[in-house]
Amino acid sequence: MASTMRALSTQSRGRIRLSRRLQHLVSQRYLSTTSSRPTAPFPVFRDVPSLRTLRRQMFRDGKQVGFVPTMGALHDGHLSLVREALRENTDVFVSIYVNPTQFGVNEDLDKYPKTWEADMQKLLELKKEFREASEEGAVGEICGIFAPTTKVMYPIMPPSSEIGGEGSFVTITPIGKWLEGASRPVFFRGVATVCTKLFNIVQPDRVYFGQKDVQQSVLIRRMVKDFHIPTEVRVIATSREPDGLAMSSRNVYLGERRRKDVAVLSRALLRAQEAYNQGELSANAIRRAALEVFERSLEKRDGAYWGCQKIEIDYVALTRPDDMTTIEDEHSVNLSEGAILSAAIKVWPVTHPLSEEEKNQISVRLIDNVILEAKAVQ
Ligand SMILES: Nc1ncnc2c1ncn2[C@@H]1O[C@H](COP(=O)(O)OP(=O)(O)OP(=O)(O)O)[C@@H](O)[C@H]1O
Ligand SMILES: CC(C)(CO)[C@@H](O)C(=O)[O-]
Ligand code: BAL
Repeated sequence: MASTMRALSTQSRGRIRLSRRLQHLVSQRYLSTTSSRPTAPFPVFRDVPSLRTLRRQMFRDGKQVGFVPTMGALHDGHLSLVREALRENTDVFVSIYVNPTQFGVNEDLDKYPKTWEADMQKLLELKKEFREASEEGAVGEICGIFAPTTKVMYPIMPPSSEIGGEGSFVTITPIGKWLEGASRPVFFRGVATVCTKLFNIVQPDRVYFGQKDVQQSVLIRRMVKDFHIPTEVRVIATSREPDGLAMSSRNVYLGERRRKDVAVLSRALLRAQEAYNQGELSANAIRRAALEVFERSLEKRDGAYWGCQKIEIDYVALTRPDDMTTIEDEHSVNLSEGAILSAAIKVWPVTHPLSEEEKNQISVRLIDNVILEAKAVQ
C-alpha cells in the first residue's frame, strides 16, 4: 500500500499524470485479470515493445523473418504453414490470437477451441523434426510465439463486432463483401484489421496463409498490394484428413456422426475438379458436377440436404483466381487463367441426439475449395 501511495500520481499542469511505477502496476493488474502468462518451450511475446526489440536486432543481423498468423488449436494444416516458413526463412514467428472483431455477435467466439499446451507440444515436435533435418541444410528456427492480449491488439477502443461498430478498421471491398463476407458481414473487416496490426508489429519478410481459406488469402494479397505493405504473401496447399475433409480447428465441434457426413464437401469439389481436368469448361456444368454429389450422397428434404443432420449449402461458387469475381453459370472458365471452385456448408445439430455431446451440439460452418489450374492454350 505504502509503495502504491509513493507511486501515486503527480500533478502536472492541472492534469493528473500517473508515475511510471503506477502505470506499470495498473497495466500488470489489467493484464493479470485478462490473461495468465502462458508457459512455452519458445519465447512468448505478450506485448509489442519486447517483440519490437528483438525484431530490430534481427534487421541489424540481416535475418529473414517469416510469420504465420493463427488462432491456435493447431493442426497439421497450421504446421504445414510453419514448416514452409521454416524452409524459407531464418526465423519464424507464429501468432496465436483469437481475434474478436472477425466474429459476428452471434458466432462462436466464446466457444472457439483453446489448446495452448497441445499447440506448444506440436510446435516443439516440429522444431525437433527441423533440427534433425538441419543436417541436410534446413534453415529456420521458431524464434517466438506472439500471443497478445486483446488490450494490446485494440489499445484505444474496445473491439466491436457490430456491423456499424466504431473503431479503427481496415476494409477491403468489394472482395470482402462476397461469399464468406456475405454470410459473415464483419469477418473480413476483422481479418484485414488484425492482419494489418500483426504485420505492423512483426514486420515479416514473408507471411503464410492457407489455401483452405482461399478468399482470405486473396484479400490479404490485395491488402498488401494496396497498402504497400513490405511483405510477400505465400499461400500453402490445403491439408486434408484421410477421407478428404479439409483440416480445420472447428472440425472438433462436429462429433462422431456429423463428422462422417461432411466428407461430402470435399468429395463434391474434387468431383467437379475432375470434370474440369477432363475438359469441362462450362461454369454451370462444373458447379452441377459438385451439386450432384450432394444430391447423390444425401437425402434432399425441405430444400436442404440431410444425412444424420441437415446440411445447408450456403454457396458453391466458381470464381476467377485473382479477384474472386464470379464466373456466371452461362459462361465458361478461361483456360489461360483457370478458376477457383469454393463452397460453404452449414451443418446443423443432429436431428435425434443419442448422447450428451449430441444434445449440446452447435451448427458448424465448413468451407473448402479446389483450384482449377490454368492450362497452356494452343
Ligand atoms: N487444412 C488447412 N490446410 C492449410 N492451411 C490451413 C488449413 N486450415 C487452416 N489453415 C490456415 O491456417 C491459418 C490459421 O487458420 P485458423 O487458425 O483460423 O485455423 P482454421 O483451422 O482455419 O480454423 P477455423 O476452423 O476457425 O476456420 C490460416 O491461414 C488458414 O488458412
Ligand atoms: C488470419 C487470422 C489468424 C486472423 O485472425 C485468421 O483469420 C485465421 O486464422 O485464418
Ligand atoms: N479460418 C479463418 C478464421 C475464421 O473462420 O474465423
